[in-house]
Amino acid sequence: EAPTSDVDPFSHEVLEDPMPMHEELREAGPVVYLRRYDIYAVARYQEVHAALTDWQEFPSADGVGLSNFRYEKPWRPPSLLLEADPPRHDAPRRVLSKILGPRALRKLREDWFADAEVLVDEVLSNGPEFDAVESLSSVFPLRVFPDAVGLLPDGRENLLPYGDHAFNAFGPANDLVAKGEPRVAELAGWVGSRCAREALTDDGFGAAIWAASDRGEITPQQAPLVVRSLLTAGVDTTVHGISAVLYGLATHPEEWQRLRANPALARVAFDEAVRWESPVQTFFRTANRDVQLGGTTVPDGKKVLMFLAAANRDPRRWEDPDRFDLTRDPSGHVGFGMGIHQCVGQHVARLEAEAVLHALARRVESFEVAGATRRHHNNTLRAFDSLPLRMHLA
Ligand code: HEM
Ligand SMILES: CC(C)Cc1ccc(C(=O)O)cc1
Repeated sequence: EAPTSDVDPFSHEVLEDPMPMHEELREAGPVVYLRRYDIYAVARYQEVHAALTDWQEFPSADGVGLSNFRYEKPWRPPSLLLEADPPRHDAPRRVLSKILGPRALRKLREDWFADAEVLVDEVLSNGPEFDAVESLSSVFPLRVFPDAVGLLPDGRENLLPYGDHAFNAFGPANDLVAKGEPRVAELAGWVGSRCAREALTDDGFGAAIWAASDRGEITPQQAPLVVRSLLTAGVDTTVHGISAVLYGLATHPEEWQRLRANPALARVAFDEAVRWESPVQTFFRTANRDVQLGGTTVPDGKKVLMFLAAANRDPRRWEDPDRFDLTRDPSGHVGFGMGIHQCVGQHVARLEAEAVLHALARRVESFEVAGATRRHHNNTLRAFDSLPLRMHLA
């Protein structure tokens, strides 16, 4: 029988510092029954990888949160990618893969690198000390991504709170979800209205999705929901991903020197940060029959909670896992997921981080944390509310 734990992965104590719980779950066994939620947890790399890649036994259509769509009404119409399995998942995925693929982003690279230079110059002109969340990681994505999608200028301040609630909603109906409830209708209404063809410019990711529906690759009914996927998944994740890589570099000055000497390391630095911090900490699958996992039978209909962050620091898979190390090869990390649902926006995220790091590498000789950091609690995301940094200019 699987070992049992009474831990609450979504408590404020755990969200403040999840590492001790990760260690406890990894050591308890390959699969641990969490009594509080009647779910099965996997925290070792091997079992997380297995659950992620075995979409037939562990599908997504019953929801990738605690809520089981077999029995509960989703808070919003299910995503055609995230909350769909093959064959329904296939066409929307194919459409987004092309639009967000590395080749498609080549024309954005020059613009985003220039935008990052402008922002970094602005920030550094205000002095060597600033809050990286307020001045950089929550600013750059919102400067470049809504324009890349083709959003009109008004209302963009709704994107972060909408995403924050969507990521809280993958967890239990706790105080974090309750905090977002009052604005859900307004935020979801605004996001929904931005997915309409007439609300999008004719040259962004949104227009490309609608053009795919003109070609019959997806239907016109599906097009707005595919746009919604970008608005839900594409903002908060990159904000917290950029915070994560700045935190890793600020606390490992020798790695910053390595990056300055070879700016091409910016991409490795971002993937190592996604492994080390795991901005997306957890989400679920649902067993669609009595399924064997790590020597345990997960009964049909039960939720499996995958601890990506714990897998990304599993000593069974990584040497010196707690060290942020740019000489390591971080490929194979599960911070972007794995398998057929692996993050389709990962190249967008990498390009945003690369642009910011390149702009900093040219101007900043060294930097460090300049005061108390403050975590932002979310049922799914690992994030900062405040990350004060002190820069020493080149
Ligand atoms: C640091 C930034 C990011 C992280 C850590 C991240 C993480 C993830 C993870 C773990 C998954 C897998 C979900 C699953 O298996 O159920 C995923 C899927 C997805 N991501 Fe990302 N993501 C990031 C940025 C983005 C961006 C910028 C976009 C859009 C431009 C995006 C769009 C998506 C979409 C649409 C899916 C669903 C793919 C599918 O189900 O086929 N993500 N992401
Ligand atoms: C880590 C994932 C749960 C992030 C995510 C959120 C939302 C969507 C969507 O399609 O709405 C896709 C991916």
